[in-house]
Amino acid sequence: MQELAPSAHQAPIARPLRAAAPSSPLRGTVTVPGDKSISHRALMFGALAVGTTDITGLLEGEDVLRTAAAMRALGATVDNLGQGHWRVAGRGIGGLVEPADVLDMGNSGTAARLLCGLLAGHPIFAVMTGDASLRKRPMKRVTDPLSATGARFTTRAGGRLPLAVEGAADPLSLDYVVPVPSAQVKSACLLAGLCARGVTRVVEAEATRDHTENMLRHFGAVVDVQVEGHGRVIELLGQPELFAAPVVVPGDPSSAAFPAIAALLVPGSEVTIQGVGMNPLRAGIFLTLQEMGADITETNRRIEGGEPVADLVIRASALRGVDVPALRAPSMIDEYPVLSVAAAIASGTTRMRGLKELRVKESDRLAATAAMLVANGARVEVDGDDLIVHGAGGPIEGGGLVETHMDHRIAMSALVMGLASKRGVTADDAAFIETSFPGFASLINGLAGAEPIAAP
Ligand SMILES: O=C(O)C1=C[C@@H](OP(=O)(O)O)[C@@H](O)[C@H](O)C1
Ligand SMILES: C=C(OP(=O)(O)O)C(=O)O
Repeated sequence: MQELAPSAHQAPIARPLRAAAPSSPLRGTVTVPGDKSISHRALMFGALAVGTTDITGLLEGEDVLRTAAAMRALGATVDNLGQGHWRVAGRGIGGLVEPADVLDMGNSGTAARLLCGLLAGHPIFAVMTGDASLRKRPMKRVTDPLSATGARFTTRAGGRLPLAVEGAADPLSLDYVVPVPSAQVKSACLLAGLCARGVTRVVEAEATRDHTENMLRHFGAVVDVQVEGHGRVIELLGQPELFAAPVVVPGDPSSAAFPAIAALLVPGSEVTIQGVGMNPLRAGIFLTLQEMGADITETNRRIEGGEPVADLVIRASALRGVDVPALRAPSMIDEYPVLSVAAAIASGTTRMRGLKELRVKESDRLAATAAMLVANGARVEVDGDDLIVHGAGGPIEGGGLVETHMDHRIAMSALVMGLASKRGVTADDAAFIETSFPGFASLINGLAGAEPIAAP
């Protein structure tokens, strides 16, 4: 497995990248790396199952490699058999062992929060940390509900990492109404529920990505999901036997959004992205782009590994501003930075509503996105939790230096914007792109048949 440096000791050397303009048209057929959410979960469920789980298409980005390392530290055998092909020999529910050292979750909120759920249900002591970005992010949203299992969490002030957990020997099941739309919080409660006796009930007012529920079923757990209004009531029967099951990871729709929007914005482009996950609780970005007038055709829709998948054909399009309702936010929560780039080049105004959760991502993405656009000549307002972008109706000026704040999605958004600007855009640090989309720059450069993205 790739050697991961401890986050706290990562060399503070920024790796700036610049996207030069104008880019030649993007043309060709590509695949994007595996879905990050599904990849984390596949490794965790593999570690909890009895038997050997084969995973294909796993995202080999730093975030997921942190989860792989944590599963090893907790006693699972995790082997990399080839590109994207991993094998996990699990320990069974309740079988994780006490880690000998601190668990370092790097830049990954998903890894840290889901792991809190796993640890809560095991009678072991563990300490968890992360990089400077993750150590700023709120953990109380999981430690509060998980404490009701009997697990004891101690965190740094403000509920931040590092944290220590003493898991419960006989965890109680939870009945919890998730107060924020968060698949991470929901999943942490369900993972703890695997170790508890009786039924764990989790209620969400707004439906969020359901990969945990789908994978629980895939591994043999009994899960009941009822639709209630815009939300869901999920009930999991505790202490099931999870049986190893092969996982085929689809292409990540959140990653696909970057080459897709680049193709829409660079004149003359036509790109096919094969095998993109189209789970309806993830696909809000494509619906929104189509509402903006994007020429995106879905072909070859199929089910792969229990998830809907399609090939997307994307042609450069003149986009117009739209109103994106708050209710759609959970289905495209990670795509707002790059959607705002499309909005800045569209004609008319785009209002993106209800983006409070963007403030607690790898960076404050509401502030970082607005600053990215302003630095490159776009007109933007933040009104409460809404982001309003007044489109230029053509390429924006560019020429700016974007502060990426250890946030991969800000870095990739800045580079996409550069391709479609008049003067190009520089991202101050592109190193964090490795967390979710290894090979991003070479994929875009391959489509361009040139090197618009390069070190400045
Ligand atoms: O469960 C997951 O895999 C994720 C849930 C979302 O976070 P929240 O649960 O904080 O909304 C999302 O932003 C993140 O990239 C991945
Ligand atoms: C928010 C993200 O991830 P995480 O919460 O896992 O750090 C993301 O990938 O955009």
